[in-house]
Amino acid sequence: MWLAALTIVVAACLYLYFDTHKPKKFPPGPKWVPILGCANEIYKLREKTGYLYKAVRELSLAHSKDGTLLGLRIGKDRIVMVNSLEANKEMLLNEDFDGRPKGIFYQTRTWGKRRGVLLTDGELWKEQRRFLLRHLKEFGFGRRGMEDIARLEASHMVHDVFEIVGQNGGKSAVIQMHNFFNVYILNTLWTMMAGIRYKPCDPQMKVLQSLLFDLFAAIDMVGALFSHFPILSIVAPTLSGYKDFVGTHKRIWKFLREELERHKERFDPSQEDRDFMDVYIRVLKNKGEVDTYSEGQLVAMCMDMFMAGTETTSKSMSFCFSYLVREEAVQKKAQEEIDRIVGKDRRPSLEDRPNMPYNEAILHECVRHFMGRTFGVPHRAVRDTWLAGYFIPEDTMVLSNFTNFLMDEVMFPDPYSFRPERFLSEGKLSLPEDFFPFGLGKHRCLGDVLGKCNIFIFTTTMLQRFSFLPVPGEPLPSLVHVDGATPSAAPFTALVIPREL
Ligand code: HEM
Repeated sequence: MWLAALTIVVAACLYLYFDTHKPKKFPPGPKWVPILGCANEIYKLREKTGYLYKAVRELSLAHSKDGTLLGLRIGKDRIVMVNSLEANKEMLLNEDFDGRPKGIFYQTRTWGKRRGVLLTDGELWKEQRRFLLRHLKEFGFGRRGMEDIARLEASHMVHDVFEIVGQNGGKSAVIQMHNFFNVYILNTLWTMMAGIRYKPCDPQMKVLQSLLFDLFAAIDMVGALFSHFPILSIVAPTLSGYKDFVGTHKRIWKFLREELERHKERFDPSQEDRDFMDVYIRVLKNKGEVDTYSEGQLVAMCMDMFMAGTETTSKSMSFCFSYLVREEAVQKKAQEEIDRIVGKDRRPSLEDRPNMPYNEAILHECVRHFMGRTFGVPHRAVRDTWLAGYFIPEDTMVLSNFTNFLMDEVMFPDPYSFRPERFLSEGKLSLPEDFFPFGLGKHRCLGDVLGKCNIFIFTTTMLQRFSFLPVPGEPLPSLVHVDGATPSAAPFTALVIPREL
């Protein structure tokens, strides 16, 4: 009896002792305490600074001599923050880092199995990414049809703004801008995926928006409390966020499943496919659920496209407009170029892009402001490997710290100001070689063409028709952004005035 107790105590002590040991040559970082790792330190710094990226910066300054990498452990998860530009290029282009994290968090979001395209790896990811890209093209993705969809949405947006202005006496209106673009961006994607567009006031759109809001509120780029400490999902499901996480995912699952059922009911094999869901249903009808193809996978892909494609674009745009309201001179230059190249009798199109370097530069500056305040999608080392001279054990989560290079003072002087000119040289667009806000390598963003198309069309169409000014008597839009899984511009309003054309 005594011997058994002693053995348990010794085993526990040994476990706790080894639990604080870092692998040899692991990137520098704070000390690990048993079970927690350095969770407490990160949590406190995040509370103090208000932002995850600031907490990472403070820890990097304190622990990492050259600042290249920062090695952390939160609960069971080893996490490496990749700070420098060179190390990021090395990491993103090395197949040893082509994994996505595994574990309860990544399985629960797709109903117990790893599915989808955003947070998967291996054969499933390769095959489904290829399939998605190939077939979305049939519905315009990366082609002319994509532009038509974006232009249609932009004209709905203009119409809706005129309506608000009309209700307000016809001269101007004060409009909440920070989430104004969400609906229209969502529509461009959902049109291709499921052939559906919603009006902003549509109850289904409201459901979808609130679902996406909850989805993002429940996570951040390094996971959630229950993913680092899985035991909490059983002993403290509410406190650890597990219950809400499951609840939100059940609701989105239901929403997408219902749409899938409607598609299946009206599916006619003799008719041409109308959207991506139809294509996928055809494959399932012809072959059944084989290999990586299943209804669950289709639903997971739809969810991933929402997560990866909507917030990124609409939040980039809200950063853009928060700056445009502050910087009237930038807005005027953009409008001058639009008036000169597009005029007033037609709407901007993608063909105008090469002739509109200033507006094109605005698009890149707005993506820089968005990605420059966040981390990339997490990667995972698929085997023991090395990065920037440090040892990275298999299954370590590895995260690109985009803030470090997109907000770097040397690459982008005065980085927090909005200066499209930084992307221009002798009046032409000139992007730095090392500017990759959409990532690099095999996991590079698959929606960058759509993202850029939407931002260009939406921004130029809005600026062609309206000016966005500070609301008299109210403070300018704040430059202090809101932290989260993806960063948001702080809520702001603009005085929107139709332009005399
Ligand atoms: C301003 C807009 C956008 C930005 C800044 C952006 C940025 C990124 C970044 C940095 C990654 C991670 C790359 C990596 O893991 O190494 C990514 C991945 C991804 N993005 Fe985007 N994105 C945008 C728009 C979109 C859109 C519109 C879609 C969908 C149509 C989309 C779909 C995806 C998907 C599916 C992935 C995962 C790719 C993979 O793992 O193979 N993104 N994006």
